[in-house]
Amino acid sequence: MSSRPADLLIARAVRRGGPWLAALTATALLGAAADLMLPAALGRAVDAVVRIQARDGAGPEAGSGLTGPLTTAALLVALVVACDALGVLAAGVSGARAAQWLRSRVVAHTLSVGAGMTRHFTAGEIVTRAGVNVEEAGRTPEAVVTAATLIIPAAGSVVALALIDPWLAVTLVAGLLLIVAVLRAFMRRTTAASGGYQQAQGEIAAMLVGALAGARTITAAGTEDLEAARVLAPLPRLRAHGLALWRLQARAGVQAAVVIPLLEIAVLAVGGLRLSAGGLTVGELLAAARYVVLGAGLGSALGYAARIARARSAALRLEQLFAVPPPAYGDRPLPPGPGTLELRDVTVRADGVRLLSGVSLVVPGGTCTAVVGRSGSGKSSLAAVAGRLVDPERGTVLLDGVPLREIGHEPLRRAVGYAFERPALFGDTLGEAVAFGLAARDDAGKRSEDTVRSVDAARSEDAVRAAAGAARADAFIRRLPLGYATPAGEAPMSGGEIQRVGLARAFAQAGRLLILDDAMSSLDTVTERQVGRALTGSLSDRTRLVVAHRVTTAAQADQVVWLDNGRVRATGTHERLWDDPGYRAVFRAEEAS
Ligand SMILES: Nc1ncnc2c1ncn2[C@@H]1O[C@H](COP(=O)(O)OP(=O)(O)OP(=O)(O)O)[C@@H](O)[C@H]1O
Repeated sequence: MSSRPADLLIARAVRRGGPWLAALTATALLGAAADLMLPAALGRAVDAVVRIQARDGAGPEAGSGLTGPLTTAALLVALVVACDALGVLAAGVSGARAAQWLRSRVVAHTLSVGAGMTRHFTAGEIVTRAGVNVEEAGRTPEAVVTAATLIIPAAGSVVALALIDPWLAVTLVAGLLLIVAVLRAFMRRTTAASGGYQQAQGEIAAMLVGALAGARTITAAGTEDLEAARVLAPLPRLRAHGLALWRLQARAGVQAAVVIPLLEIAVLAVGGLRLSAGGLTVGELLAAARYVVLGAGLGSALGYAARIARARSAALRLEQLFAVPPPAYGDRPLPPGPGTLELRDVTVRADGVRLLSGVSLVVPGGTCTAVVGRSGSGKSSLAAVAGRLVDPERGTVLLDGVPLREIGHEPLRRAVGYAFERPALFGDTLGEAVAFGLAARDDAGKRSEDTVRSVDAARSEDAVRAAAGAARADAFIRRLPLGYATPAGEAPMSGGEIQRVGLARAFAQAGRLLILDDAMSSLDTVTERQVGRALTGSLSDRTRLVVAHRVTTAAQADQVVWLDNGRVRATGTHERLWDDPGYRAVFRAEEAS
């Protein structure tokens, strides 16, 4: 990936500093200008002293002749100090604003891409980029502004020396060219080494997140040490990149430490020669000595160059996240309809693997279709493409005749409700977890006048409880001391109870299409039968697509789609398909597993 998008991202982040960036730039410029004027003021004060000594000795008028130059110098010192203090504040605030902007963009983008993002990056990688790398990229404003303003004293010193004596300026320019060459090489190498360091950091975080997800398995297997070694496997690479960074810094530091005093000595030597030849005054030599120190201060840009280099490689890693496009939604509303789902010659591919091949089927509005097939046959892939959690590579999915790609984000997400095998519960309380996703919605997702589910009603406690009742979650939630107000993270729930809350959320949410992807696998058979009755009873006004492993679920459905190796092997009622030994074998395999 070229570093240009990363540089553009940094430029946009830096601009987020707004007035604080302006304040940072103003204080840096003003401070640099005051720094630049200070040697001349001090030089004038020294020349005034020399003049007075030569003419009058230390008489009473000596003080009055010195007042002007000394006052100027004192004011300039005060200005430098004030600029430094305000500069620190402005740098902090503009950096924080840049980081805040970058972080909001990363988080919003990651969530808008959704599950697609985790196909490209692990959770640990994303978290490292949204945390550490955002901070690194956010430190750019101060580094860029301060490094840029170091050019002012350098250029100003050249001009000032040229005014004092052109030979002094020529000597300084030669030294500065050397310093710039050192800085450029340092910046290039540091950017590369920082990228490697950040990559290794991300890998460690990614593996730690993975290990935490399987913490119970690790404890049960007693492989904690082994796992720690696996998580820390990139450590030698991290160390190598870290050492490379320090070596680069040390080498550039040594180069600067040699070049800068040599440059100062060279300018002073030339100045001394010019003084003895009568081409300079003592005050001018003093001013020249100060100017060369100021000009050579460009060497201190090293620290800022390192920061900019780290920020560039961090921004490059953020750009890689932004390069994953979010799904594009259309702007068509959904016309009223019964919720008929149709797949036309749908092929789904992920990471080069074909998950579904030429699948065509129709689920008539208000009916229930069970999707069965052996493990790995493509059931979850079919469930995902049916509600546009993924897009097909080929073919079209339509809801009430409208291709899913053309439907707007809001109407689509209002129309389709999903429940999964391992639901994630969002919201502060169990009540909110069931109502999750309803708050921002209006009632445009209705299917017809007589089945209007106004969101006000859906949002109401009654609707949440009705959904929880259908999912057989209401009773166990109400038994908890705080009932629906129980904090979701603290509720002691079994796998089956969590699934029931997930089902309740889907029931409350689905406007016209309800997709259950293995969402009842942890329910006992009695509870599953009860939820099954709700699916064919109170929820029968919605179209239902149910990934099923149990015979009872398939038997309750209006039709069954039998998948085999990503293709539809047969469609029909459970009774008709049951005659096929291959179909019966699907359930035997499930029971055996
Ligand atoms: N992102 C992916 N990249 C590559 N292969 C994938 C991806 N997602 C799924 N697969 C593979 O595609 C096949 C179908 O997966 P899918 O999850 O749809 O099957 P399934 O019928 O739901 O299985 P199960 O009943 O075990 O949940 C599997 O072989 C799976 O390994």
